[in-house]
Amino acid sequence: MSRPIIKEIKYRTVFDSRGVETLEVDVFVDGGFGRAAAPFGAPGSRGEFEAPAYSPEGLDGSIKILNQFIIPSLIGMDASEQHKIDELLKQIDGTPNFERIGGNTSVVISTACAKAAADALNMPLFKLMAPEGPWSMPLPLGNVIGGGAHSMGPAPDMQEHLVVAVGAKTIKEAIKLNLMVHEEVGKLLEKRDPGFAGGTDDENAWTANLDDVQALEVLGEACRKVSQRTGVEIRMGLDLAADRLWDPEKKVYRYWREGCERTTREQLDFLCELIERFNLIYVEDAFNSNDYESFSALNKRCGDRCIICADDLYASNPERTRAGITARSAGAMIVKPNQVGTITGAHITSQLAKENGLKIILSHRSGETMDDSIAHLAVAWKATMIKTGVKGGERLAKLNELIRIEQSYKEMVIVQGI
Ligand SMILES: O=C(O)[C@@H](CO)OP(=O)(O)O
Ligand SMILES: [Mg+2]
Repeated sequence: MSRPIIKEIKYRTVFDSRGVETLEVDVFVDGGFGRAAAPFGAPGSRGEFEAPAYSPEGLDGSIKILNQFIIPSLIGMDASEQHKIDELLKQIDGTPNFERIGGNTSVVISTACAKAAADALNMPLFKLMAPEGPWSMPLPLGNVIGGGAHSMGPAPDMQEHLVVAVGAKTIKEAIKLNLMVHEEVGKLLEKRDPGFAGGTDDENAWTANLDDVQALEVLGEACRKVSQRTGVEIRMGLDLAADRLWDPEKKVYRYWREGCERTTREQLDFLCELIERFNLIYVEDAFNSNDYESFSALNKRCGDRCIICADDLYASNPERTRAGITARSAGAMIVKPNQVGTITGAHITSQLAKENGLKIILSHRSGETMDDSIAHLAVAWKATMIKTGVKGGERLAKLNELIRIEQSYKEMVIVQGI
């Protein structure tokens, strides 16, 4: 088989699910083609330590660098040599965290090259990423009730109230159960609040005039109903995206909707109470992204029964992850390729995490495209879960791709569970 040599690279800007302009790249190789588009975190939710999305001059500045330096250097390279491509992107950038070209710019190139190579070699992307296997199917962690920076108006303070069908045996069943819970929550909200008009947030989670405890009560009722009907256990989780709640001057977490403030100590106690009361299986970004110590304290108190997860704290960055491993700050981490800028970068971080006993969770961004590559990365890197919403075309694009993988590789890719 001939090598997938890069012949041509085309790019354009398209619009993501939030209607924000984003970069899409097409890579043409001998005998193959790959297309990737960049997702985007919400202002106020994007991590302080992740790679900036674009150059300091914005998307236009990134496009200039793409034309002048990146595309000419990539023509003639072998698209299957991921390390070389990603190393070249790092060299062209020349900063520690893609501050010159932007993480979104580099990640679309990195991903489109990988997809083009897989296409030319006639194999699915997950197989190119991990040729020998074993592979595994992640359980989908789905956002059902939203708040924080992803929603408007009076909504819960925490960003995401999540579910995962821990008892599901197949990916299709797991996806279906999350959809059933989503539907059930809509019905419950309609009954409970005459003012509820079916509003949803950036990730198609419901938003409603609730505080976080009320949101968990509604979600818990929906999970119970669906579990009773199907006999499958479904558990709840949270992503607080606590940077947005944190007031660095006053050193408190501000809950606007609930109308209260919590000191770091109170935040810790509050979360431990929620974990007990609602039997939560998952809590992400419970504290601000400079506070390794409080993550560690929560992990020490509740890590045996609840997955304490770092997203903005580690920002998919190997150095920050290493520091967190030393401090035992989390039992799991979120991996978002555009936070670190390349597939190789995301892989290095994932391996580091797994070698040190951390679970990894491949994740979408709140602003998404139809790109389904994170589904393949989750399978290749044996992620415990994939966090990619419940509903909406751009969310289901990843989940439906997992259904296709499950169908084609039944014996080889199985749900491992949590
Ligand atoms: O905080 C998160 O985990 C993500 C995805 O849900 O949000 P954003 O992409 O807005 O940073
Ligand atoms: Mg998060």
